Amino acid sequence: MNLPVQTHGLTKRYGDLTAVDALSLSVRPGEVYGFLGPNGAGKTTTLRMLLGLVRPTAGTATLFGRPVGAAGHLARVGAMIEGPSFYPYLSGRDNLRVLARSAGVRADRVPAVLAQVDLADRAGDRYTTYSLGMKQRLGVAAALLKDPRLLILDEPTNGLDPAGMADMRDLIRRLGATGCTVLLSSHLLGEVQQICDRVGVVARGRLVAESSVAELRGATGLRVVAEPLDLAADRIRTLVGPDRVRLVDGALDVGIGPERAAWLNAELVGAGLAVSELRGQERDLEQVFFELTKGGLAHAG
Ligand SMILES: Nc1ncnc2c1ncn2[C@@H]1O[C@H](COP(=O)(O)OP(=O)(O)OP(=O)(O)O)[C@@H](O)[C@H]1O
Repeated sequence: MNLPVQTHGLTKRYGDLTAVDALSLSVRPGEVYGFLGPNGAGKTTTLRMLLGLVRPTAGTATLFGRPVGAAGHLARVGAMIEGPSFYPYLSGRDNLRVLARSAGVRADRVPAVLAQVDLADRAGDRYTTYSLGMKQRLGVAAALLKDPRLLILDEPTNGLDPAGMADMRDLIRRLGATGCTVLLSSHLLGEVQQICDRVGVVARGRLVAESSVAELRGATGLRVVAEPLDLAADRIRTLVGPDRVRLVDGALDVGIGPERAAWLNAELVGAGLAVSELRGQERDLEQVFFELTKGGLAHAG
């Protein structure tokens, strides 16, 4: 199958600095893929290599099976990288008309993409009067002119206020729901967590994880609160082994899978203990990313 994006050993060196280090990632059809990493991790360089704007030092990249640089490799690929540039004194609509003409796109795409990004009402206003969020959405509109099957967005929520971020998230979700594959980069864990199907985590140019958000988080055990707690701890140690029980903040962390929750509950109740809480524990995603990237991820606003 020709995946929307596939890279093998993609590498970019600038002198002694390896900005992107043997990156192998794959983006599947129809998914919203979050490319997540701290500032300077190599996200923009990677996206620029996918678009043929930066030449890789080593490795390969294909979009829908076409090697970067081959004829038609950007057919039906839309991109917004490092802030869109528009004519400040033209309206949003006229800016898009100029771009449509130079890209050989039919003029009737302009009202269609303006509606898609919720800018139809303000389309006649000059670009300079737009809020940052509107400017970013106009950038997405420009990327949509080609009616892309793959949309590549570099930090689409960067610099936006919370309302602007929410609008951008809605827009990306809507685009994802239409079947368009979206690859977006972000240094904001919260953003990626809310809108992406899968994430690739990059740190110092290397892909350190690639999976669904749920898989990354994983389930690590059960949290149990019961009265009396010390008797519950003794009972559980006997049942599952002493190494698997830890007392944390007035609760017991038990290192067994959530599928054994009902069994454990029955055992504790059968032993005359009052169980007030028993639930599966998920790892804290912040912690997961901190460990993967050794710090440096920012919080969502
Ligand atoms: N043209 C260049 N020449 C030299 N070094 C570069 C060049 N472009 C990028 N770099 C370096 O490569 C590394 C990765 O940069 P890149 O912009 O890809 O990271 P990023 O993850 O997109 O971060 P940010 O979110 O800050 O843009 C950085 O150390 C950067 O300084």
